[in-house]
Amino acid sequence: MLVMWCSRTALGRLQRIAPCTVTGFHRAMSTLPKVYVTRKVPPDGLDILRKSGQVQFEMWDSDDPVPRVELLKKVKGCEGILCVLTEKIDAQLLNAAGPNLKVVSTMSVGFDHLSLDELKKRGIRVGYTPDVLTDCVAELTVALLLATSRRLIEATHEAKTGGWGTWRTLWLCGHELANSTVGILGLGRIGVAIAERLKPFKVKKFIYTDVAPRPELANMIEAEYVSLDELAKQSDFLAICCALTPETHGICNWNLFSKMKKNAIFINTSRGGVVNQEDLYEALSTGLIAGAGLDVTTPEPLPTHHPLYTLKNCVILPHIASASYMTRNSMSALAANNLLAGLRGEPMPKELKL
Ligand SMILES: O=C(O)[C@H](O)CO
Repeated sequence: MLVMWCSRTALGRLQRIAPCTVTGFHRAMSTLPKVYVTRKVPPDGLDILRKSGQVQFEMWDSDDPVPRVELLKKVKGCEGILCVLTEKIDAQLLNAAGPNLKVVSTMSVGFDHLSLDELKKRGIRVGYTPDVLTDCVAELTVALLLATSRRLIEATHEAKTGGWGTWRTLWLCGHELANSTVGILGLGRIGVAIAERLKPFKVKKFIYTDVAPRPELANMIEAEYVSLDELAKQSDFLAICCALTPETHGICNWNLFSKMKKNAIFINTSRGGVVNQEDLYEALSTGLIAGAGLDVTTPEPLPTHHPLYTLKNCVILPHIASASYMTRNSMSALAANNLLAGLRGEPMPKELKL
């Protein structure tokens, strides 16, 4: 049994869209844990919450983020929050929610929007959505790598705008994967999945760096552990796959770019915060490296006047690595199941160890 109240931004006011009329509703409802869902989540997750009969939930029924002021009001007294990566779950929000809050479930594999210390201090459990998006993110990373290295966006633009003259010997030449060295910064499930997809392109060697060697994963793709310096020096293609943490914040900076090869292609599908964008702009505009493909930036959305957009050798996507219908539905289902399990006091399918 549940009730859903949805907030519609366009109307600017709350609307009750699905009142439950089951007998005994009010009595039963009062005992169900209150949950706030911060965004219109894909149908699979929504169905799970609806059919569970375990929670009364209210959802911000919009594709745009709930305004912070509204969010702070809405979480008051909640036992659970299902959020996405645009919501900062910090001390202010946790204080606003109050002592009933038991579970935060984020529909994302990344958790840099969550203040883990604050959550831990309050004994709040955290669910997240690894694994279900690995294939989709790896696929997009490969697509972005090829689009960047083979200059596909530039090429279609030339074709459409009359730049396509006669066949020319070096026009729109790029860099190929065959016989290349591919570096991975932060080897996890996604890094392995990217390497597995790139291998058939006849990559010569995979190298990686991380806080420590990860032999069990590295063996799957025969990748060699190297220092960050060596990763920069040896990689023809460098894929950034690490989580954004205080240690990785701005790790891709001038120091790194200046050690990279002139033909190197830099690809980031992790978080914008790992990159110093001013340094990347310098590296790209001065030909220090050959190109960059970014699915993530700081901020998001990246303002349309940002200098990176002026560079032909920079391909920018609007954070779509996990954007397939199947994956987004799986993410929402996992987020819903994490939330419900956490509220029952059971192990979550995917719980972040704090
Ligand atoms: O953290 C995540 O889940 C991705 O960045 C979006 O799917």
